[in-house]
Amino acid sequence: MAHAYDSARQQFADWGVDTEAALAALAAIPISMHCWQGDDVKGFERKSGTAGGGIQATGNHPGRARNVAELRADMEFAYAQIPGKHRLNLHAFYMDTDESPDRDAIEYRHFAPWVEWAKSRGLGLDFNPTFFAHPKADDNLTLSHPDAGIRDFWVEHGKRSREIAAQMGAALGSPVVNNVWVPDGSKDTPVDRMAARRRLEASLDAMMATPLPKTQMRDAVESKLFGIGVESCTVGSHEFYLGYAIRRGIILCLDMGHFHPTENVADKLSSVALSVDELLLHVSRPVRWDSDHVVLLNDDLLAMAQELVFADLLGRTHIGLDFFDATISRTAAWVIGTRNMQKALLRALLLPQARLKAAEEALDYTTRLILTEEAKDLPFAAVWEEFCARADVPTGAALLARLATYQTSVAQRG
Ligand SMILES: C[C@H](O)[C@H](O)[C@@H](O)C(=O)CO
Ligand SMILES: [Mn+2]
Repeated sequence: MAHAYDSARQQFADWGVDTEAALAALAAIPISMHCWQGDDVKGFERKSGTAGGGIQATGNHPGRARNVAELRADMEFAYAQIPGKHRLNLHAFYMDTDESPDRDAIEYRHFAPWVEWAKSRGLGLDFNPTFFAHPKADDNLTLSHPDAGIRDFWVEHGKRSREIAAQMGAALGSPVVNNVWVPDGSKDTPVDRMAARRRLEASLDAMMATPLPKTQMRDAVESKLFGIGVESCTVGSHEFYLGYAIRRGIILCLDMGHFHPTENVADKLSSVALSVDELLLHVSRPVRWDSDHVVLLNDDLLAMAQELVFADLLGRTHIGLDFFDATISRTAAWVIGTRNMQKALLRALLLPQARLKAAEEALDYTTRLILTEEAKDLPFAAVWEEFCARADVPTGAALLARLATYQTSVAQRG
C-alpha cells in the first residue's frame, strides 16, 4: 500500500499538488457528527413522541440507540472508524439526567455528563435548542407563535440553550456552535407572513439579547424551504435568516436539504460568505425533498467541498452533518456519511487549484476543461487509503467486516 501512495504522491506532484499538504489540511478539519442519527431523532426526554415539525426518520432497522449509554457506545464505535479528531453535535432533548426538566427549565448540569464524555474522548461539542417534539410545538409554531406565552416559553428554552452552550465551550476550551432551527410554518397559504416574521425576529432578538463570549459559543440560524405539514410557508426562510444573520453578525447555517431540489447549494457559499463572517453547513442529501438521506460521494458533495477549499472558506465554515436513515445500520450511516465528507474534502484539496484558477483567469476554458476532466483520473483512493492507514482506521473489506460485526452486536436491542 505504501507503494501505491508513493506512486500517487508522485503523480499528484507532477500536477503541482503536494499530497502531504493535503493530508495535513484534511487532518485539521473537524466534522460535527450529529447525535440524532443514532436514535432516529427521538431524544431521551421520555416525554416526546415523534419528532414532528416536518422531520421524520423512516425505517425500522434493528439497533436503534434507546438511551444515552447506547448512543455513546455507538458513537464511540463510529468515531473509531473515522480518521481524525471530530465533534459531536448534540440536541437539547438528548439531556443526560434522571430529572425531567421541561425545555424552559434545562440547565448545564443536565448535560454535564456529555461534556465529561466529550472531554475524555478529545471531542468538541456543538449544540442545538430543540424546538420540536413537544406539545408547545404542536401547532408547528414556536418562536413565531401568535400566543405570547408560547413564544416566551421557547425564548426561555433558547436562552438556556445559549448559556449551556457557552458553559460547554468554556469547559472544553473550544467554542460551541449553538444552532437555531424552528419548524414554524403554515400548511396552507397564510395571509400575514409579515406578522409571523416580525414575531420570529423579535423572539430571536430576545433570545440572543445577552452577548456571550465568542470564545465559548457562537450563534447560528438555519433556514428551510418547507416541511411536511408546513408546505405553504416557512417563517424562517433563507431570505429571512440571510438578512438576520447579516444584521446581527451571527453564523448562517445552510442545510443542503433546505432548498429547491435543483438549487446548487455549493454555489451559495461564495455569495453569502461576502456578507457573513462564518458559515455552518448541514451536510445532507435531499431525495426529491428534505429526506435527509446519508450523504454520498456524489457531485453535490464534491462541489460543496471544492467551494470550501477553492474559496478559502474552511477557516470560517463549521461542517456539520444532518441525515438520519433508519433503514440501514445507524452506526454505518454515521461512518459512511462522515467519511464521504472527508473524501470529498480530500479530493478538493488534491485538485490542481492554482492551475485551474490561472486557466480561468486567462479565459482559457479549454485548458480548464482538460484539467478538470483529466484530474478525475488521478489516484485519489491511494491518498485516502494512506490517510486511513496513518490514523489506523480500516477501509474496504476490513471496514465492511467491522461495521457488520458491530451491527450484529446491537441488533438484539428491543
Ligand atoms: C434535528 C435537526 O435540528 C434538524 O434536522 C434541522 O437541522 C433540520 O434540518 C430540519 O429540517
Ligand atoms: Mn439541518
